[in-house]
Amino acid sequence: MFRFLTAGESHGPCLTIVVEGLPAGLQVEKALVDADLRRRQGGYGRGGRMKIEKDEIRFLSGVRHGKTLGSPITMQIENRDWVNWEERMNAAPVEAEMETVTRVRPGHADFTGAIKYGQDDVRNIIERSSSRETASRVAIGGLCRQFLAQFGIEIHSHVLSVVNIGYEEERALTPEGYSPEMWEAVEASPMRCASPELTEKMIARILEAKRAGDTCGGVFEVVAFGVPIGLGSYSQWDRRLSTRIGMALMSIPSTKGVEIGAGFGATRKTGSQVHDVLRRSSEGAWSHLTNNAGGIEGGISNGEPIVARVGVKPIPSLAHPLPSVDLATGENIDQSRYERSDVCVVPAAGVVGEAMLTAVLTEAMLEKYGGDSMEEMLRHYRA
Ligand SMILES: Cc1cc2nc3c(=O)[nH]c(=O)nc-3n(C[C@H](O)[C@H](O)[C@H](O)COP(=O)(O)O)c2cc1C
Ligand SMILES: C=C(O[C@@H]1CC(C(=O)O)=C[C@@H](OP(=O)(O)O)[C@H]1O)C(=O)O
Repeated sequence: MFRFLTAGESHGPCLTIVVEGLPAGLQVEKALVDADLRRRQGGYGRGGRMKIEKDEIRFLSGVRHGKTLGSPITMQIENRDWVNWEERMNAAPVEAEMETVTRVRPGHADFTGAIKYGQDDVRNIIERSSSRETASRVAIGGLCRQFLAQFGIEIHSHVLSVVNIGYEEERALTPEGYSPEMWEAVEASPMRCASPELTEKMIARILEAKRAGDTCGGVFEVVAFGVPIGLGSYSQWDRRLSTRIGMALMSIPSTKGVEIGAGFGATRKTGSQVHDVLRRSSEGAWSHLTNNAGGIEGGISNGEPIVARVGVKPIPSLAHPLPSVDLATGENIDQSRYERSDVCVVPAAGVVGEAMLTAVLTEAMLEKYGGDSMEEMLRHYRA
């Protein structure tokens, strides 16, 4: 069984990640995981914290001489900001009086978390609800990406829109809609958007929001190529690949919607315009003329690229804060608290989306082909 857990507060000493179930003998490079962590830290619109952090993993268990052992893998990511929070975030009681946070930010977990956990100091909520945690997910994704590469599976993401700036034409979901050059352009764009014109416009829109003390959301797309036919199942609701991808992507903080393939767009068309015609080549290879299903039919991968789009709401911490309530006094107030913040994280959320998709596909591949060592699993896969 493949599973993982993450732990750590945003301003605690470190993030800790435990991954279990990857087969023994998988070659894993720390540098490749670190490269993904760097990609998550980037993107135009990120705030001051990203200038402090230089995320990299340290393996604490489960890997020896560059290969997995089949035992639980533990990774650690240092929080460089910890030195500035050592007293405020100490596990031991401290003498000094600490500032308490009581003016909750609309849209964050401040209000719901404080009520649920019965906390007077919202700091106790902010620390774990912070998307600092998504660095851990990307570290997991960095391992899973190396596992999936053994089976020729590749995962990418790109930004489709920020607020009202985005592609006007519907993009083709078939493999022809994507190319190595397109992904190179995405990686070179500070918005992780293949179009230089849109990149420029998105940056201008974020700058405009920032100047107004406001924030931006948007939509990213995540795509997996090379996924074999037959992952997932319709046999139970929770075995559907679409269910599992939907849950994984919805778990990214700020996500408000997930579409698979043509998604809601398909509802505005009729069946003859939507369903993907199946073809078989003389060599016996299966293909579909279109990919409106986003690579999944009946909860099972159909061999086409898996395509999902994710809607990310605007960041809740506003430099010009919205009205709110002070939990200490119960008074309605004109402005909630402002906490140092990102202005737009759609590109970073895309990298987190890649990680979540790699985790789901890793679990589904292990389920179908199984194996305690890579050698055994590759044997099953080739057979
Ligand atoms: C990579 C990333 C960075 C984020 N940075 C911030 C931030 O700096 N300030 C903020 O208020 N929210 C930030 N968020 C969003 C909050 O974490 C998120 O809105 C919060 O967890 C509540 O979202 P939910 O209602 O979707 O769970 C970020 C989200 C992501 C994915
Ligand atoms: C630390 C990260 O994102 C953080 C996510 C976040 C939030 O509220 O979600 C708030 C900010 O934290 P801080 O107040 O320390 O600057 C972001 O920087 C990260 O992505 O690594």
